[in-house]
Amino acid sequence: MTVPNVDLIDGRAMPQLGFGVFQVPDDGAEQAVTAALENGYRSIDTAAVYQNERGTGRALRASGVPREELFVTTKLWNGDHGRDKALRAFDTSLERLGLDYVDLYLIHWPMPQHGTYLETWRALEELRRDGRARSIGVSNFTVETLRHVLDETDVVPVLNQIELHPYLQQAGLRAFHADHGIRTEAWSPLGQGQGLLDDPALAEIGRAHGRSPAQVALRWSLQLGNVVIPKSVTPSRIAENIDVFGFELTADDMKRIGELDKGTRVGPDPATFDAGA
Ligand SMILES: NC(=O)C1=CN([C@@H]2O[C@H](COP(=O)(O)OP(=O)(O)OC[C@H]3O[C@@H](n4cnc5c(N)ncnc54)[C@H](OP(=O)(O)O)[C@@H]3O)[C@@H](O)[C@H]2O)C=CC1
Ligand SMILES: O=C(O)C(=O)[C@@H](O)[C@H](O)C(=O)CO
Repeated sequence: MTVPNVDLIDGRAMPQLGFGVFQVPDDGAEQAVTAALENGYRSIDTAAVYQNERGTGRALRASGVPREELFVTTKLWNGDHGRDKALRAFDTSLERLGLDYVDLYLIHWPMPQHGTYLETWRALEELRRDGRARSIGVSNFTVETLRHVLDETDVVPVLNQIELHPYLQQAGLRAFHADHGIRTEAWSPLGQGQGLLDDPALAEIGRAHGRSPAQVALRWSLQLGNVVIPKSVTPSRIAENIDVFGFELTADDMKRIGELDKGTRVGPDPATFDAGA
């Protein structure tokens, strides 16, 4: 299975579908990432706070996949805002991963209450200049916090990784990203496997295409142009979730899924989230 790349505003590119490892213990991450790589995933999304950068790194290094074919993302946690802490946190992540560089480094949450994310962003600009973070981006930024970065700093984030699935479609933020050349990356694209995958509309559309509700949810997001990073530790689902490039949802399917938006989150609200600072 080969995943197409999408272009990024900094001239680089990344796979449109990757593999997430939130809530996977370190040893489990080694197994899951190994299975993902065997199934054709090349983009892996971890974070310092997931406490599985070591296991992820072990799997990447043991896989035999050439480094230049991999796309590795990790993220700066909330207690590491500010220039010096950010640079140290990055070094620690790189050491845990056992890599010389990451393909993408993200600020995990803006935590606007603390007023430090611009300073942190400028530290990421330094990491990009010295080549150890090939691309830099953000996660859980709102229009307001993104606008601040665009107005006050030099480098446009290549993407904003946000909660996005059929029950939380984020039309306003997606439009803002599109206006500024920022990619939208969808976290919890399966709604964390909770109620969303029991939705009768996703099941019915899936039946028409011979696909599962999870495949329909991923396909919908891909057809909107998003990057998606589904997580699974189940081998059959790891294979199922990457098998989403051989069918196309119709305009009617897309419209029907568009009507499922409830604005409901499975994760925290970025405007108020303050954990770990
Ligand atoms: N930047 C941020 O703040 C955040 C980033 N993320 C990133 O996004 C990734 C994905 O989001 P995540 O929250 O993990 O949730 P997902 O939406 O990817 O859902 C994962 C859940 O769905 C189940 N599942 C996976 N595939 C299928 C399938 N085909 N059929 C039925 N159930 C399935 C999994 O079970 P099982 O594993 O048991 O198979 C798991 O319980 C994370 O792993 C992380 O990398 C996530 C949250 C926040
Ligand atoms: O998974 C992530 O990347 C997150 O930041 C969140 O899950 C967050 O840590 C959270 O949900 C805490 O309750």
